[in-house]
Amino acid sequence: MSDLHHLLTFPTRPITSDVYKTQLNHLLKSGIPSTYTLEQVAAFEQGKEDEEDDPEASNTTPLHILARSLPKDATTEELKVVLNMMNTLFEYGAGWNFLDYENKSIGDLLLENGQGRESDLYKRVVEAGVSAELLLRKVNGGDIEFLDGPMDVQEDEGNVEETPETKETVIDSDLTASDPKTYLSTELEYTDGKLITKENKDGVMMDWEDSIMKLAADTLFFGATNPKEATVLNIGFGMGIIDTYIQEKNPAHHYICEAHPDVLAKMKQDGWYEKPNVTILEGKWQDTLNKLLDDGSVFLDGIYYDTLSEHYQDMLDLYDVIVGLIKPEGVFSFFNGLGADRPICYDVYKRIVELDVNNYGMNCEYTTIQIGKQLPDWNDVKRSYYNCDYYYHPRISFM
Ligand SMILES: C[S@@+](CC[C@H](N)C(=O)[O-])C[C@H]1O[C@@H](n2cnc3c(N)ncnc32)[C@H](O)[C@@H]1O
Repeated sequence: MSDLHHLLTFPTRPITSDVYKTQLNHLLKSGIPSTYTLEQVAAFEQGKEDEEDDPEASNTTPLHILARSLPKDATTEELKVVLNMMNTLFEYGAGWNFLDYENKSIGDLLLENGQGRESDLYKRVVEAGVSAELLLRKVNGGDIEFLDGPMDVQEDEGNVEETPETKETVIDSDLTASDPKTYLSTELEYTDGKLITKENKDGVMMDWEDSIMKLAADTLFFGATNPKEATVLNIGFGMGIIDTYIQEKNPAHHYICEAHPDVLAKMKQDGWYEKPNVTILEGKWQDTLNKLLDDGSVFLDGIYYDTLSEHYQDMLDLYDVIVGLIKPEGVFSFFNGLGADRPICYDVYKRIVELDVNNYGMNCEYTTIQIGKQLPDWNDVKRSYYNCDYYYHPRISFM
């Protein structure tokens, strides 16, 4: 076991600055970058750091060891020391979202060890994640670089980047939902309480989201003095859950933007084209909303966004359109599955959305709702797209 590994397992109590921070600094200054995985640290100490990476090695980092070994009964004073140790590791460039040999992130381990989402240690990892994501965007000249899957290892840079998708996060490259073009030409199937791709059984929409859609429909009318005089837009029809809730409010005008031919056919079959207050915008929002914007006559009280196989970069593009379409008192909301594969990523993206909409003079307020009991067992779909038992519902409006 390396000296660093030993130190991070908290062999002596109480944890004091003298014992830990000083020694940690000393060890790191002697030349072991904390971005090294533990296997690499061990190799370094044995003078083998130039040898080829072991393909079997996990990405267990010193921060994982620290989070995994954290005593559940740590006192406030001890936690302050641990926070300092984390600061030191981050200063030396530690990554926030590596997955260890048990497929766990630092955030997962902290939560397991009693450090809740409001704890200083967990919040420190969130802060590191937000900084890393924003820095990465800067480095990429403003573009967000997405890899093929969440937590994929970017081996040449020794870093890991999360790929938040707006809905189904792609982990298997063969998921139909991973690519908008493929998705839009894939046959869909409405089954009991689900909309899935026919061949691959990728989940497009599921009725466990019903209560989220009800809440979202209410949110869209938040700024309107009279719902019956309001004009709202929903992007992505899916199973029409939110649109059904919107119709219950009988708004003056209800736009629905939908791109998939099978979904449009279902909308026709179910009479959505005949509803007097509904206008269907057929096609991708990237095409149809710009026309609406150019038209210059539509101003919206509420906009909801819930598509599939799009990335956070698409949401950034959408913000540009939204500010042109929404009334000053209007509200924007979206299905918030950004990074919902894992609590730590979900929290990082919660914050990133806040920062991004601030740039447009908008504010994002979240309501946290518990959804654990609603979550399905995911047996009939290829992969779960939501793994947190709570949901951050966003309400975005001008400040
Ligand atoms: C998850 S479903 C929406 C579910 C909906 N919120 C509900 O309550 O049932 C996503 C929908 O967005 C549609 N979609 C995907 N990409 C789109 C795009 N670029 N523009 C418009 N619609 C899109 C999909 O075809 C699908 O019907």
